[in-house]
Amino acid sequence: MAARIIFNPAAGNGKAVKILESVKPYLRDQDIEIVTTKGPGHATELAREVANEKDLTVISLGGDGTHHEVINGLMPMGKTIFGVIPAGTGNDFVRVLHYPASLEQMVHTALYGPNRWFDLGAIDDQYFLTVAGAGFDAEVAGWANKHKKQGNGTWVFIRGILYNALGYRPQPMTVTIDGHSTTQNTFMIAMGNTQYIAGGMNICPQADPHDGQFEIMWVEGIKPWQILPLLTRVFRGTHVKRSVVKTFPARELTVEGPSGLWVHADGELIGHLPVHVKTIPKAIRVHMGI
Ligand SMILES: Nc1ncnc2c1ncn2[C@@H]1O[C@H](COP(=O)(O)OP(=O)(O)OP(=O)(O)O)[C@@H](O)[C@H]1O
Repeated sequence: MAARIIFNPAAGNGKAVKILESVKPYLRDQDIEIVTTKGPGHATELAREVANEKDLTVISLGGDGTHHEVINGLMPMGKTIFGVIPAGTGNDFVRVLHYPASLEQMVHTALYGPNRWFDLGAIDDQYFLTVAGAGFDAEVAGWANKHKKQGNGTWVFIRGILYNALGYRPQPMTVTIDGHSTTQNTFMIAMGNTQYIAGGMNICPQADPHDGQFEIMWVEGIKPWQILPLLTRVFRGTHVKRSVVKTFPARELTVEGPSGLWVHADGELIGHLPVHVKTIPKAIRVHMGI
């Protein structure tokens, strides 16, 4: 077998089903197996079944939540090569892969493009590809996951931001790096392995999945009326120039705060504060465009 495609029929609010049908003609006469997830968590099992097959390509056909589940089945072996066919709501991981726009060429690149080692983030035994965070972004991630059936793309996240902005109260958080702790009232904190979140928001503009560290983006406890002006800058990544935003690199950190606060990774709610977060340099090979 040259590749296993792990297909989530629920991704993208039904879009994934149509994308698979469009992709099938490009897979003819190739030694490629397509397996379908049956529910949350199944993509991890389907990935784990083949995680020891050296140089096998494993494609996640779904959204960032599916990619998250697949890499959690492939790690920590690092033997397979990962690729994606984006079919989700946010599709933030694929933005850093430089895939061609045409579906046929994208599929070819996902299967046979040059591969490059990517860092991953890890929170306890959970790995993530893109961004993890706590505070307002985790609130919006939870809201968006419940409301994705009501819309696709960035719009569902913008609605989530608007809906949650008025009622959200900043919380004290403490970040500890190399034994040094800093506490501030916090709107949100994001730990970026890659740049994008919520369907194209450039939340961690300096994040680079090949440099062995995160870009941390920490926003102090802003007022509700300050949220929208900041949000309008996030698409271009210029929010980091505002005085309420701190950014800095880190390989490993602990984030503490009120224990009821959710933490998300790749847009999936994975637990509550406190968390210990670290980079796993060169964790997985990924097929990329040029
Ligand atoms: N067969 C299935 N039926 C229902 N849900 C499933 C099935 N297989 C996987 N899932 C769940 O579907 C959820 C949504 O998938 P995914 O996150 O890939 O798509 P999305 O939310 O539309 O996109 P994105 O994460 O890019 O915004 C995941 O949490 C996953 O656990």
